[in-house]
Amino acid sequence: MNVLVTDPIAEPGLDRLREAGHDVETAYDVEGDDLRSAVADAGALVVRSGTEVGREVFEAAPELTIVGRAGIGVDNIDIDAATEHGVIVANAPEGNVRAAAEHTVAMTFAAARSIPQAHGRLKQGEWAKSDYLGTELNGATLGIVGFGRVGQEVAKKLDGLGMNLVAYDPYISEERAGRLGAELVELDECLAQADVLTLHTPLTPETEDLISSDELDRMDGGFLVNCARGGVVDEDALAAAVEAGTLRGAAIDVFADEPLSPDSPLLDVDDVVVTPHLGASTHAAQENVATDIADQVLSAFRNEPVMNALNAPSMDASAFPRVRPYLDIASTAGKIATQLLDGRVEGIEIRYAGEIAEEELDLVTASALEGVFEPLEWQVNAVNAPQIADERGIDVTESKTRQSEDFQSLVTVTVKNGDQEVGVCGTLFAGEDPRIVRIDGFRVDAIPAGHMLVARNKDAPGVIGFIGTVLGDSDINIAGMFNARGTIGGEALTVYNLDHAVPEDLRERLEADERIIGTRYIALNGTE
Ligand SMILES: NC(=O)c1ccc[n+]([C@@H]2O[C@H](COP(=O)([O-])OP(=O)(O)OC[C@H]3O[C@@H](n4cnc5c(N)ncnc54)[C@H](O)[C@@H]3O)[C@@H](O)[C@H]2O)c1
Ligand SMILES: O=C(O)[C@H](O)COP(=O)(O)O
Repeated sequence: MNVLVTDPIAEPGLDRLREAGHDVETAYDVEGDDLRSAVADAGALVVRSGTEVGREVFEAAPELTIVGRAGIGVDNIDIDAATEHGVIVANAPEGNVRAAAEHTVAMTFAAARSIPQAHGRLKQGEWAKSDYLGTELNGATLGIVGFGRVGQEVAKKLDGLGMNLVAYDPYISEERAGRLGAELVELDECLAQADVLTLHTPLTPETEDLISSDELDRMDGGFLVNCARGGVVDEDALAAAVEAGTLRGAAIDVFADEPLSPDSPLLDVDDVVVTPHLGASTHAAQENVATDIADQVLSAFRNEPVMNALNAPSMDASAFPRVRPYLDIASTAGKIATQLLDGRVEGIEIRYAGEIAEEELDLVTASALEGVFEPLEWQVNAVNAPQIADERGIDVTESKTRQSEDFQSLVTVTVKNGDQEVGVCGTLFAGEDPRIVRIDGFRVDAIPAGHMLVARNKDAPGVIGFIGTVLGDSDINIAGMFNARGTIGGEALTVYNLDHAVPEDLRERLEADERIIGTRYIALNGTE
């Protein structure tokens, strides 16, 4: 597969991809048409924050399976567009947390002790000792906005330096904050108490301009540190607040537009310390995120769960071997069910029974949906299948029960509309042989692979012989067959595993016989 890398990634990550046999192309600073043409044959795109991955990129990338973000923030990636195009977006949320927290601590000191300003003047030969009287962090209050991985790591480090901690994060519990010695407060309270306010939220519509002039006014002469995302702070308001002395200073690593324009008002204010988005720039962090994302790209290429996928179901790697065979079973059951339903699919029910019900099954459900939608020729995969169901108003329900009549584990996919309902059940025999064991209420035993013909017929002498003769006349060999019937002389259902595809005219010939109620040809995995 081709992997396109458009921001600098540490070599060990690239090596891991190459060693797995993939072609890695690096093309830094590409955008617009250049990016679209570079990505045209890429199976994976690996980026940091420097590449804008918008909808037009997905439209230009028919082979793309995954966009891997070697780092945390994914605000540069249009995740909705990725999902619509069936592309996984994954990040590496752990590997640079310590680096980001350390940089935050460094920036806090830089602002509180005016280190860059004093350094600059001394380098120019000026001994400006009496101009700098710093703020001691010991005993001061740190306000943390966004108490996730980085926020918590910063809390640990600055708690160790004797700061009092308050935190604002509407999505975490008081107990979690308390365990790290922080008091969870509302934003207003956090602003009022903070001698140093440090930001650690993602950039989302909710956090954009979260800190603007009103909020800065409430800070009462403290410092603001932003090593999260630029758009969280209104930069004009920040520059004005520091200029006016409402804030004593600020230390900023991230900007609404990067690279920062030389015209930014932040550069004109002496008490604003800036670094060019260096939070994650340590050797250790870069190696961590590069190898983490390479592993996830490899998982995506192998069709395995992608650990930090943001728009696709994932699962614990240790559980995957137990669940893996059911992905195919669910997809096949879905494919068969949808082709036996007359009219449009309005509802889908996926039922898990027996041991399988104890597993994490989002991935299997997505696979069942993919199977249902595939014959309808929608551009579908397990990434976008749940969204497609939602957009088309198809009601999806999932249920689990530990009870399973005759099988260790059973997956049933039922598709329905106002007129009809068709359920198909699959299982694993001896833990490894997939089987379809029920179709539309008939007990069967069919191998779910290759060319299948499902015939509904009257239970009458000679029907099976007739179907065999018609297939034989067209040189279509029957590899396996299972006939199931309800009552004697009632309706029967026969499943054939065949060596070749069944042409339309052959089905017409079969259906012309009054004993045949209907036939469906279904091509499953392994057909040529
Ligand atoms: N400067 C750098 O190089 C650098 C390095 C690493 C991370 N980052 C950035 O730091 C930020 C935090 O990363 P993380 O790994 O801690 O993320 P995280 O997801 O672990 O934590 C983010 C926290 O923000 C909280 N949050 C969300 N919306 C909020 C709101 N409206 N108000 C308050 N809190 C809110 C969430 O509940 C969560 O606890 C991200 O923006 C990331 O991109 C920057
Ligand atoms: O979100 C992140 O991981 C950091 O902001 C680092 O971004 P970078 O990889 O572009 O340095």
